[in-house]
Amino acid sequence: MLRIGLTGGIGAGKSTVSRILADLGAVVVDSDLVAREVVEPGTEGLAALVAEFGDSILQPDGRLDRPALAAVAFGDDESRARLNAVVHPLVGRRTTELVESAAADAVVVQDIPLLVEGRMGALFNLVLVVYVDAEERVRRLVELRGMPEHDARARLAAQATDDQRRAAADVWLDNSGPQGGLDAEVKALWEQRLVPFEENLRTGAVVRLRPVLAPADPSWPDQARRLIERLWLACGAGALRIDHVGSTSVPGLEAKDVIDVQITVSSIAAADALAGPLAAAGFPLIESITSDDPKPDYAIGGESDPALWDKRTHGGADPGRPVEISLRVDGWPGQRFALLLRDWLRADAAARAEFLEAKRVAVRWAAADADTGEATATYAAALAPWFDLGYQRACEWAERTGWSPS
Ligand SMILES: CC(C)(COP(=O)(O)OP(=O)(O)OC[C@H]1O[C@@H](n2cnc3c(N)ncnc32)[C@H](O)[C@@H]1O)[C@@H](O)C(=O)NCCC(=O)NCCS
Ligand SMILES: Nc1ncnc2c1ncn2[C@@H]1O[C@H](COP(=O)(O)OP(=O)(O)OP(=O)(O)O)[C@@H](O)[C@H]1O
Repeated sequence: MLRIGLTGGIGAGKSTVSRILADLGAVVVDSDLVAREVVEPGTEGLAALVAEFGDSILQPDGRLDRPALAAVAFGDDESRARLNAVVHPLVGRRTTELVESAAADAVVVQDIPLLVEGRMGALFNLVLVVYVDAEERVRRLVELRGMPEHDARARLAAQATDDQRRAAADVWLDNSGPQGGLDAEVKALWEQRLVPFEENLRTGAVVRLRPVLAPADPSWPDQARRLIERLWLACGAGALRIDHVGSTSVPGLEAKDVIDVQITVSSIAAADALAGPLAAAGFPLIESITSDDPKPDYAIGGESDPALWDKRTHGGADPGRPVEISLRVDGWPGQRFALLLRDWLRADAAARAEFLEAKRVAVRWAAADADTGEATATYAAALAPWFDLGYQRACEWAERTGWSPS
């Protein structure tokens, strides 16, 4: 099951997007609908609301008077916090039931207005944010939905900012254009990313890219941050630290569009214990290097004891975000080198330029290979001499500057 979080400010077009996705075959769980269901007459939820806010939030027929409760809830932060404390746990419980009842191969889209406010992004394989400028949202709510302007503005003020939503977005859907303007984009997202992502997740397949350099993308660190939040959730106390490493962690450096992350663990056994949880989160094991196995030359680097280079490598199931996740043991040379190389390259412009040149040559070598796996091996082998030398130079730099992993 692939779990997608869909969010956006009030009136941005979440229902519009979730309708398109439902038509394409997604199972949609709408938090606003669930929030209504859990306060139907006769529910524990409605009784709890009355206990909290009194009878004045009921209509004469005993149903919830929504405008009356809205006036209280959007009037001040404290009342809204009390409302949320009653309703959100009930919404969470019912949502879990609905999600668990979906088929194993479903793409489940959870429409959650308060996903960012509730810091829920890492619970999902992917977060989609629908965006429309706040003033345009107010206009749509007032003109198309007949919502009083003061109510629309009060709700806007009770929600996250666009910048906070942008930081949480894996996919940003701009709904500023005309009605129907997102249909083609959402359909392409479904066909090219969500459907293959679900299949990869279910079958344990990973996404591989041929070695090609992409211009530096300033959003790489943000993408890495979201990936790392998901990895923390999967690893829990099994990880000691999780860091963005590799070329995409060095600002301004052209790189393969693959986010490298290092998970530091206490032992190789601890790395192996994480194989299951990582695979379930969409990051299956792709390679184990252990001291008993013959090692490819490029894994040995400048270190004399090959056992110290043991690692586990995991890939990612998301066709829209290739990743490489290395699990290494705390304090072993390979673990330290990943952090050291990043910090040295960040600090030394000449080393960065040399490294880029070595990568360009490696890409040219790899271009002759037809198969992606073969091309990746050629690329790594072509870069190995640079890494051997780089290891020594980075160690000298570490000694000179008193570097230690921050
Ligand atoms: C206050 C209530 C009774 C008002 O009902 P009303 O029918 O007018 O609005 P509805 O529930 O359809 O919500 C419409 C939109 O208001 C915004 N909104 C609703 N509740 C909240 C909240 N607690 N904080 C911020 N925005 C909210 C969301 O953008 C939502 O999509 C109702 O919104 C409610 O019970 N809210 C608490 C539950 C909740 O947080 N729901 C949001 C997702 S779980
Ligand atoms: N591209 C668009 N152009 C103009 N109006 C639109 C567009 N997309 C959606 N709308 C209209 O804007 C309003 C809000 O859209 P929608 O109901 O999809 O938003 P929402 O994010 O689900 O809202 P809520 O936060 O209340 O759940 C609706 O009246 C909808 O018909």
